[in-house]
Amino acid sequence: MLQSAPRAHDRKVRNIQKQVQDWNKSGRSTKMCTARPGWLTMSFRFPKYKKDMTLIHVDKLVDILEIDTEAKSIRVEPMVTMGQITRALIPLGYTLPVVPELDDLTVGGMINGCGIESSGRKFGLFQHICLSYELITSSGELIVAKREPNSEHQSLFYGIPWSHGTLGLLVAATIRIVPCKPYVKLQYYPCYSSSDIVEKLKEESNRSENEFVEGLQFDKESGVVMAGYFAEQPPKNATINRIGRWYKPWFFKHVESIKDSGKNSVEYIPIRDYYHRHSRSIFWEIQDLVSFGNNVLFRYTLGWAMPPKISLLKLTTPKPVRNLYDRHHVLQDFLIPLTHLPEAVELLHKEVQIYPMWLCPFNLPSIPGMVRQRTGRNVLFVDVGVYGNCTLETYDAKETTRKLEKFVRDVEGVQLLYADTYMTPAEFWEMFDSSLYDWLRVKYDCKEAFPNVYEKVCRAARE
Ligand SMILES: Cc1cc2nc3c(=O)[nH]c(=O)nc-3n(C[C@H](O)[C@H](O)[C@H](O)COP(=O)(O)OP(=O)(O)OC[C@H]3O[C@@H](n4cnc5c(N)ncnc54)[C@H](O)[C@@H]3O)c2cc1C
Ligand SMILES: NC(=O)C1=CN([C@@H]2O[C@H](COP(=O)(O)OP(=O)(O)OC[C@H]3O[C@@H](n4cnc5c(N)ncnc54)[C@H](OP(=O)(O)O)[C@@H]3O)[C@@H](O)[C@H]2O)C=CC1
Ligand SMILES: CC(C)=CCC[C@@H](C)[C@H]1CC[C@H]2C3=C(CC[C@]12C)[C@@]1(C)CC[C@H](O)C[C@@H]1CC3
Repeated sequence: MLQSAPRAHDRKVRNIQKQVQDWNKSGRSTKMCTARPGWLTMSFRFPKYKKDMTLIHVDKLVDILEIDTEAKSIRVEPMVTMGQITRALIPLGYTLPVVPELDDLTVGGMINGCGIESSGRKFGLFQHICLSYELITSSGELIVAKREPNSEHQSLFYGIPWSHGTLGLLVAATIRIVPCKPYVKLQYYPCYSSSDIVEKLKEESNRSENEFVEGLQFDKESGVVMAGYFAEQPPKNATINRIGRWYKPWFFKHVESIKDSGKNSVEYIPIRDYYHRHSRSIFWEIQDLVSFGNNVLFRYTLGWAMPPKISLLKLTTPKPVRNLYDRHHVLQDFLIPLTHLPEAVELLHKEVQIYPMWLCPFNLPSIPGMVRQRTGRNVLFVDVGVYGNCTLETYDAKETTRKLEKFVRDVEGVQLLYADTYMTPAEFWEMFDSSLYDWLRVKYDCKEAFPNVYEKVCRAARE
C-alpha cells in the first residue's frame, strides 16, 4: 500500500493533534469532520457538510499496528479495511469475530457508524468486539477510551459507536480476535413460508455450535436460512465451494438455486470466500449494474474484472442516474427485535417488494450507548436489509421511508445511518438514546467542535 507507514503512527497522530490545535488557535470558526471524500464512503450519499467544515486529514491512518495472539487482539488505524484485516489475520489462524463483508469497509466507519455480519448472533455488532479506542478530543488531547470498568474514559467508550465522528477523532482501535479454521461448514435450509423462515432463523440463532447464521428471503413466502461453523480440512466426499472465484455464480444466485432445488445441502467454503461472499455481487446490486454479469460467456471472458470498486462506481455515476437512484432505489437496513420480523416482512412486501432481502440475526446486549435496549439481558435482533430498485407505483422515497421508519421506532428498533433517513430530529432521538451522548458532548467539549450526529446523517446533510 502506497501510504503504509505503521512505525510512523505516533508521528501521524501528532499531525492530527496539530490540525486540531490549529483549529482551536484559529478561533474554532467552523466545525470539524474527517477529510475522507464522500465518493470513497460506503453509502450512496455525498455528504454536503464536508464542503463547509474544517477537514481533518486522517487518511494516512491505513496501517495494522499490532497483532497480539497472546492477548487475542489487533490494534489498527481507522482507515484499515475489512479486506486488509482478513488478509493479515487468516493466514495466522485468527479472525475478527465480526467481519462486515464488503472488502472496502473501514474500521473507522464500522466503529463510528455500525458494522454487522452473520456472526452477530454470537458476538453482537462490530462495536461489541472492540476493546478500546484511541481518540483526539476537541482540545487536541490524545485519550484512550477502554471498555474496562472504572477506567478513565469508559463512558466515552460506550458513546463512540454510531456517533459518526461527533465526539472525537478516532486514530486507532484495539479489537478482539479469535482463532479460526480454514473452512466454514455451511448448511442451507430452504424454507417455504414466512413463518418457517422466522422459526428457522430463531432455532439456528439459538444453537450454540453455530458461528454464523443468515437468511436470504427471495419472495414473501420463500427463502433460505444458512447456518455454519468453522471446520478443518473437509472430508473426502464433501462438497467444497470456492465461492469467491471469479467464474463462480454470485453467492445469492447460488443460494437461490438451492431454494429452487428444495433440498437441504451442506458445503465447505474457504473462510475468506465465506467472509466476502457478498463482495463480488455487492450483495445483489450487481444485477442492476451488469444485468448479464452471471452469464457463463461473460463470466469466462470478463468475470475476472468483477466486481468494480464501489468507490469508482460512486465517483462515476452521473448526476441524472443518481437522481434516478434517489427516486427508485432503496438502500436500507432496519435493526429490529427478531420477534417483529413477520410484521416487517409484511410491511416491506406491501411498500417496496424488493427481493432478495437480507436477514442477519444478532444479539444486542443491554449496555449504554446510542443504540440501547433496557431489558437487562441480550435480545435477539435481526438486520433486515433492503437493497434494490422499487418498481411499485405507490413508492415515494420520502413517504415510504417515513412509514418504514415509524414502524422501526414502534418496535424499538433502529435504522442504519449510512442510509437515507427522513426522520425529524424529534423522531431521530425517539429512535436513538441521547442520554449518554448528550452528556458526553458536554463533557468532551464537542458542541463547537463537531456537528450533532443528526446534523451529519439527516437527508438535508446529503446531496
Ligand atoms: C461508564 C459511564 C460513566 C458515566 N459517568 C457519569 C458521571 O460521572 N456523571 C454523569 O453525570 N454522567 C455519567 N454518565 C452518563 C450517564 O449515563 C448519562 O448521563 C445518562 O443520563 C444516564 O442515564 P441512563 O438512564 O442512560 O443510565 P443508566 O441506564 O442508569 O446507566 C447506564 C450505565 O452507566 C453507568 N452510569 C450511569 N451514570 C453514572 C454515573 N453518574 N457515574 C458512573 N457510572 C454511571 C452505570 O454503571 C450503568 O451501568 C456515565 C455513563 C457511563 C456509561
Ligand atoms: N455489513 C455492514 O455492516 C455494512 C455497513 N455499511 C455502512 O457503511 C458505513 C461505513 O462505511 P465506511 O466507508 O467504512 O465509513 P464512512 O467513511 O462512511 O464513515 C462513517 C462515519 O464514521 C465517521 N468516521 C470514519 N472514520 C472516522 C475517524 N477516524 N474519526 C472520526 N470519525 C470517523 C465518518 O465521519 P466523517 O463524516 O467526518 O467522515 C462518518 O460519519 C457504516 O456506517 C456502515 O453502517 C455498509 C455496508 C455494509
Ligand atoms: C450489509 C449492510 C449493513 C449494508 C449493505 C449496503 C450496501 C448494499 C450498499 C452500501 C453502499 C452502496 C452503494 C452501491 C450499491 C449498494 C451499496 C454497496 C452502488 C455501488 C450502486 C451503484 C451506484 O452507481 C454506486 C453505489 C455506491 C454505493
